[in-house]
Amino acid sequence: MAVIEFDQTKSRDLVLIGRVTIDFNPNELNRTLDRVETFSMYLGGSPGNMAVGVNKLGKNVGFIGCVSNDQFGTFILNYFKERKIDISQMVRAQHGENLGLTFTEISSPTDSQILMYRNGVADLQISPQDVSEKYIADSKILLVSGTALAASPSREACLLAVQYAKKHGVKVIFDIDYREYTWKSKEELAIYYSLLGKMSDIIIGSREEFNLMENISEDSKIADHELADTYIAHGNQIVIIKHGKKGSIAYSADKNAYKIDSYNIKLLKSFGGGDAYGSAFVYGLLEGWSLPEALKYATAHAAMVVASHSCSNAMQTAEQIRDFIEKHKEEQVVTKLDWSEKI
Ligand SMILES: Nc1ncnc2c1ncn2[C@@H]1O[C@H](COP(=O)(O)OP(=O)(O)OP(=O)(O)O)[C@@H](O)[C@H]1O
Ligand SMILES: O=C(O)C[C@@H](O)[C@H](O)C(=O)CO
Repeated sequence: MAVIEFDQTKSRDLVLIGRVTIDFNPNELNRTLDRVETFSMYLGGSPGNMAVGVNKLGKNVGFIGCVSNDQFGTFILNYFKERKIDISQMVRAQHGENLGLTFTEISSPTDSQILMYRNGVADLQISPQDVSEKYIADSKILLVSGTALAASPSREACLLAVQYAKKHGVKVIFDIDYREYTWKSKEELAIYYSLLGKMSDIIIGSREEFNLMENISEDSKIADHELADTYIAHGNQIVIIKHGKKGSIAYSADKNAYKIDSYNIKLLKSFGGGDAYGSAFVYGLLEGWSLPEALKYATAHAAMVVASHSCSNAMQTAEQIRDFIEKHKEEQVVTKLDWSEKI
């Protein structure tokens, strides 16, 4: 049974608002960044990666965002254009703001880190004037990246996009997507995260991100299912709480809870899994699948991308994910939990 019903009269499957940036991933592995000699350049930024992921899965995707008015911005626009991701709602920064750059470090077979250059970034310049009511109204899903709430005018652009979505029956996914470099204070962040979390239909985030949203400490006794209860009471239909290697839990408003484990693969880098997970999950929802089926695709896609060198270029087709699941069919990755069970 489909978990979420979409308005099938809407022509676009997904519109995302947030950052598209560039990742420079090291070609020399298992060493710290100071010892790397060469990097490969890829499109990056969590919502940018997800746009690529959902497009690769055959869905109709548009992006609302701001890129630099230079060759890096051109790289992004061309990358999207070549894949038919709609760039009609993308603008160029007017005052010399830079594209966000991320240098990544793959320091060992189990550890990787990201180093972000985000001073004066173009993506936070997207403004309410750049958000078209008609464009949002024509989409089945609006996905908002939490990092886009970090500063004005991007913050107001997101809030306006969500208002339009709610007015026109567009489902809102809030990907908390915390990136520490961008925020001024934890108090400010909690205000905007919780505001969005009360307006969305689906929330996806790590337990650390939920703690930030609730402004509670890491050793808080509040259990995952209590967080899910809170956000379901505010109208969310699905709440997904990720626990890194321990897996994740998905709670639905009809009081079902599922534990999602990871597939066994040889990890290459630890970032990008969340974007692949999100892309395949959105695909499953759009296909009208049950929650466990969508979650199985999500975790398989995540495994495939964390085993690859890039995030965006490594996004997979539905057939490739199906083959992966078939090859790993002895691994049971989605199990039903009691509502208050812990992982
Ligand atoms: N070592 C691993 N092996 C297999 N799958 C993994 C591994 N690490 C992560 N994943 C998959 O990637 C998913 C997302 O990872 P994680 O919880 O790190 O998300 P995230 O922090 O949002 O990632 P991102 O770096 O994309 O923002 C996990 O739920 C899991 O399915
Ligand atoms: O999300 C970012 O801005 C950095 C990414 O580009 C990087 O690929 C990553 O962390 C994926 O989520």
